[in-house]
Amino acid sequence: MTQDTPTMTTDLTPFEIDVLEQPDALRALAHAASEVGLDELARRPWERVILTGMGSSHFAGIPTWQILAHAGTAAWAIDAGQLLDTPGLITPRSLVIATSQSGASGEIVELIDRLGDGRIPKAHLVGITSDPESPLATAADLFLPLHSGSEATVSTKSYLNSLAVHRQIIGAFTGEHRDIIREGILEVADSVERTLATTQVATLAGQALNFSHYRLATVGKRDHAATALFAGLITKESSKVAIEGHIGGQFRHGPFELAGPGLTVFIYGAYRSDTDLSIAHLADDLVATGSSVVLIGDLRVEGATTLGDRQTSPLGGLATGAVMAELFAIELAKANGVTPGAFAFGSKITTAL
Ligand SMILES: N[C@@H]1[C@@H](O)[C@H](O)[C@@H](COP(=O)(O)O)O[C@@H]1O
Repeated sequence: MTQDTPTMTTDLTPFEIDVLEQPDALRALAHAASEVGLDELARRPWERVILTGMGSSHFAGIPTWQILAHAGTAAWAIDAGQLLDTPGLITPRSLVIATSQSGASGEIVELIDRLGDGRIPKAHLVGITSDPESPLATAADLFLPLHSGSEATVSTKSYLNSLAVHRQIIGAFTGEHRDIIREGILEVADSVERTLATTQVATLAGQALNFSHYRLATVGKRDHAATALFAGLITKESSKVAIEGHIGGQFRHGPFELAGPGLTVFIYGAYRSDTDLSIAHLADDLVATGSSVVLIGDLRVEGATTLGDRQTSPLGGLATGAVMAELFAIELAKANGVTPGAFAFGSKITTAL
């Protein structure tokens, strides 16, 4: 850890400590031995590639799906619950890439059981998980370890490391050199550390809840859809504040009716370099209603708040955006009078179907 990292004190909750450990978790992954077999797997002519998981682990696969689909691969991103409901999607020549921090979420275990006993055709299974003893790691034809270490509650280190493992998968499919990917992950670790050291969002979080009828939403397009959905999920879990995540245009199809004073919209992946102006137009239109708009990136829109920097790499934008979401979640929890990241009803591993 460098001098920039805030000092850990006993006042921090386990969730906050996990948030601060993310740069080192990324470095541990970058320095770990490369998984033999991934490059060879990526070269095989799969009939279908299916990315699955639950919650934030599933969202981490969204950018991979977009890149594979863009490259002409028949690829799906479908959560494991829906995959169990549509087993016909899996064919014997499919590659199923399942991401699960615990490797033991109920839907993942059920999927493994059905693949194992023939209720679902025996496809090739890649398991991305932090626990080498988990059902997913032991059932997978190829186990890709997260190297994210223990995690107390809500996903933090495991989400960022899942994004980084997916970056390695993308690199295998696109034929990039592993050293370049490793360097990229190390650079992202540094930029996550800078983000943690320099970002202050307590005032913004307090303002967002300072209405008798507050509403919160997140929006992200393309790969930043992953961040918008991640932010929506972990904010609910960590702060008990109702917030919904939306993918791009989804926000205009109904949720816009919540616009006006008291609505705060966090827009992830808001970059000046983006030739698609839909995010800028959405921010403009929301500001005009009296809503509060927080842009995560370097895009500036009159009347909105911009937090962040230009995107140095796709993984960098995803990782720093996710860290911003975690910092908002912590401050929203404090403003809401709850312990950041403490589960009220759920638990770290959801096993019930
Ligand atoms: N509350 C957790 C979520 O935070 C997590 O994203 C999801 C997936 O967990 P895993 O990655 O272990 O499969 O499970 C639970 O529902």
